[in-house]
Amino acid sequence: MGTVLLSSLHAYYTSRTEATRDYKGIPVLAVNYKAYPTAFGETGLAIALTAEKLAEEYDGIIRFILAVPATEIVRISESTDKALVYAQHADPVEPGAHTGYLPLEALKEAGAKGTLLNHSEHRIRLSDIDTIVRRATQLGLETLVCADTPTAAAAAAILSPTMIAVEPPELIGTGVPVSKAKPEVITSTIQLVRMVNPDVPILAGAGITTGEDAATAIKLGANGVLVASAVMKAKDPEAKLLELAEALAKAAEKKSQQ
Ligand SMILES: O=C[C@H](O)COP(=O)(O)O
Repeated sequence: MGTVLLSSLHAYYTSRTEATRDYKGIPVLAVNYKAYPTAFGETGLAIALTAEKLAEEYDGIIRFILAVPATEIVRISESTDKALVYAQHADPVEPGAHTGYLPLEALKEAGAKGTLLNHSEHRIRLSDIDTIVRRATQLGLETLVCADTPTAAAAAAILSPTMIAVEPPELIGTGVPVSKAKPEVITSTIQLVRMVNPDVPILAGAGITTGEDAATAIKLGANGVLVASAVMKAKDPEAKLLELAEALAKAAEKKSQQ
């Protein structure tokens, strides 16, 4: 790719992402609540309070993101600050006659700081991702776009979201970690995404269960992890969050010394 094209792409990314937070160098621990029974009401809030406590302890070391059900955004965002509350999905519509849809403005008003998009369990069209990412950036909301393959991740990265997550669908919820079972998915994603977007943080997800799984993702070059069942189905979610946070922090520190 020519230098001129690369520098114009870089300027384009900078203009599209300037409204969002700087994630450079700080590993991300993103927890997708999905619609697990623990995601709602008091149990969902208790997990968020634990994450908030850890986010304060690990301020500047780990960034915590909680992608919570739309029904929980108000409750959880009122009780958190350092742990950022995301929606799990947004629709490409403005407030108006759209029954059952989730406009970005409504998510922002409810207290969300960003939204997950295109999760394997809630896929949307590339053109809709483009619209939502652009509008979210204008509204000062972050976007974490999921992709099922390295090439899909690169396609999404061109749209300049705040972050990308790659997750092979066949490993989601299995407890078999992508970082060990399919490390090439992470390394190829990094390679392809970096060809089109030099800065976007890349998370790895699917089956990440232990601190070691998360640390391996960082070793492979990921900027963080996207987890769900390991936390939401844990007997002790606090212990699990702590295990993941400690491992990510150690792995990132080791990496920075190399
Ligand atoms: O959004 C999270 C992913 O789908 C990973 O789910 P999992 O950690 O249960 O495998």
